[in-house]
Amino acid sequence: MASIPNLNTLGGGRRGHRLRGGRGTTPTHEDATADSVERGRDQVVQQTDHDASSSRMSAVALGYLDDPYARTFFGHDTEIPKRYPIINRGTYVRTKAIDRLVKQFLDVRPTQKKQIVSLGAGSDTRFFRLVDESSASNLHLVYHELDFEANVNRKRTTLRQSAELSRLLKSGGDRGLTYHLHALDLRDLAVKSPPEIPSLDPQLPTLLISECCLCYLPHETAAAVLDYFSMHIPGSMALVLYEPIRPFDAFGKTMVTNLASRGIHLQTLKRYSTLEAQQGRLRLAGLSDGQAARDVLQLYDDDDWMAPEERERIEKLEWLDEVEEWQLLASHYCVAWGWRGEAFGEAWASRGGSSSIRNIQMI
Ligand SMILES: C[S@@+](CC[C@H](N)C(=O)[O-])C[C@H]1O[C@@H](n2cnc3c(N)ncnc32)[C@H](O)[C@@H]1O
Repeated sequence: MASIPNLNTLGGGRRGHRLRGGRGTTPTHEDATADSVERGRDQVVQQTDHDASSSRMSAVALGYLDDPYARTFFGHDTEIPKRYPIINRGTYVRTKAIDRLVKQFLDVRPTQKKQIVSLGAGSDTRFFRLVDESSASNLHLVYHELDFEANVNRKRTTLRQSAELSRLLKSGGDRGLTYHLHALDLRDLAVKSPPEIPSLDPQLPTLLISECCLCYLPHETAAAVLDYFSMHIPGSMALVLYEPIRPFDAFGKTMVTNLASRGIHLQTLKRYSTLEAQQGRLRLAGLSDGQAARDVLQLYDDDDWMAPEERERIEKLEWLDEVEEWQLLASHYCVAWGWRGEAFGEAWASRGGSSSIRNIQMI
């Protein structure tokens, strides 16, 4: 990892790369070096999926989450990792909070066909859990997952090799839940003539999910990716994101240094460093009807998000003596969501949606 230079000093990024190739000039030695540095950097980002998948596996194995598909994507032959209790609890809160926002969207106007686009989906299992959960409902859903080719290929292989997942995909498809897995570098959406995403239906109310993904892009690129969807989907659209915040205090600085030592640079972290900045970003992205944000600690401590009996169950799973560390860690990650369109207003305004904007602005 030490050989990977500071990514923030590289400049240009993907746009520069595309220009180098696009002008028809002979690539220079510097171009080749820059390309190989960029590839190394991308690999580090791609491998963060293994971290996410390991954390999910740990939380599932210990009973925090009920996810029958985590093991399949993690790998049956790989030893189950054991994360620290505070990490398991964080994984639990993050997953449940996003699940709840997704469910509220799907439950509103239940007969309306809807679309979800998961940016940097990695080994995420949400679609497969939704197929299970929706067996009794008449949900119509188009679900897209986007990630780098390397990660998509791995997921495709797992899907092909798992009879259970193949069956699930088929039964979901028969009931109107269609799944599309796209190999796509999101930065390619941030150029002048971006590609079309096959089967993306611009007429459907669309929920974008970025669970620790857009933070890996330069902030202009992350904003341009959101612009891409905003321009392609004229009607109801929303984004739910999960990512770190507060990089400037002592804990935040340590978090940034630790990640940097692994070659990981969260490029939007300083720009969207607070809950308010996250909400402002959502507003600027055209999600003008409502924005809200909560850090993980707020979500965990709020009875409206976490039923007291569920909190009690979680606290019995593992002894957590580092309460202060939990509070620090949990206050450095947030879930933020913003929307335009009535479907999302109905889904989110009454429970933790626009009403929480007022709460948040008082913090
Ligand atoms: C930390 S992982 C999270 C995976 C998944 N969302 C989850 O929460 O389990 C980040 C994911 O974003 C993907 N990603 C980051 N930058 C991307 C880009 N430019 N294009 C496509 N995928 C990207 C990575 O490959 C990786 O799978």
